[in-house]
Amino acid sequence: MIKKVGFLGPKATFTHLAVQTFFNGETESVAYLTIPQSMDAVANGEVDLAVVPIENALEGSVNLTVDYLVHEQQELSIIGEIIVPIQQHLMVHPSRKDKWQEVTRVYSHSHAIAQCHKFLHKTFSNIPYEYATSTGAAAKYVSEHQNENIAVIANELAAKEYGLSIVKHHIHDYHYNHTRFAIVSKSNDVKFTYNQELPIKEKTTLMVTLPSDQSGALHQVLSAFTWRKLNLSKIESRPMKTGLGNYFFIIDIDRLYDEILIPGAIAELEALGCSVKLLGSYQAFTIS
Ligand SMILES: O=C(O)C(=O)Cc1ccccc1
Repeated sequence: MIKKVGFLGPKATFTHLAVQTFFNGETESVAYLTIPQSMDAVANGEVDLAVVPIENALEGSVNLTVDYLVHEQQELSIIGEIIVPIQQHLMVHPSRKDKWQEVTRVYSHSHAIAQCHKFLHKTFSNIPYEYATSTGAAAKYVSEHQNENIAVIANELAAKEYGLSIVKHHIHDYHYNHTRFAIVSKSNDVKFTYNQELPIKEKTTLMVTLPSDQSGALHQVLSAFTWRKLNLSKIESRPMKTGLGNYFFIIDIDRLYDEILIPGAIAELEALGCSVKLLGSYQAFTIS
């Protein structure tokens, strides 16, 4: 059966590129204006899955995605991950190709701008940067507003799709610029088909809230994983949004949920007074 996959649109965003590269012909992709809208579409059954950016190698977590998953769409789980290389290019409307240094604004997604800060600082020190809902949305806007003197940061597909001219290639500040995209769904056993032969890792993601004001609580949490030899590939704190100083932790373990070790660690954390939620146990695929 054809699966419907929601993504941060419009056409030719990095998320769209991830969807197109990863899934095979048995999926139909549906564009949404924002990341939360694509997740809501999964929750209300418009689409079977959504692909959402969750972390970038240069800029860190996509907080909007993590927070929406944790605070607003609690019935969704992570059922897969796609790791995609990101190449940022500077582009303008073709009519401004020869005078691109004279642009008066740079427009893109906040993460794309952050990935190119050094370049922007050197090349355009005195013009404002403006955030769009996605790199694709910024490219589309510029293609439709020839009279505005704006440069866009986006990918090659966006330049083609919206007829823009790339005036500087590879403007991201560091060569290794990958983004992790999470595949989210309402049920853990939604099956999807994908292009084969991608390197695979296995992961489990937990959300852990510590008991308040207990000294050494984080140390005890970590030891529940350590003595079981559960390797953590990430631990990050995010605000609970209930007051300054209140945090939860997102913890990635580099193995699938099993019958013994991870349930044992969770039971130990709960005995310490933590609350624990399984956000997903899934395979992570790397695209080169
Ligand atoms: O705006 C896009 O194209 C997205 O898909 C979000 C994003 C932005 C920058 C890097 C990776 C993903």
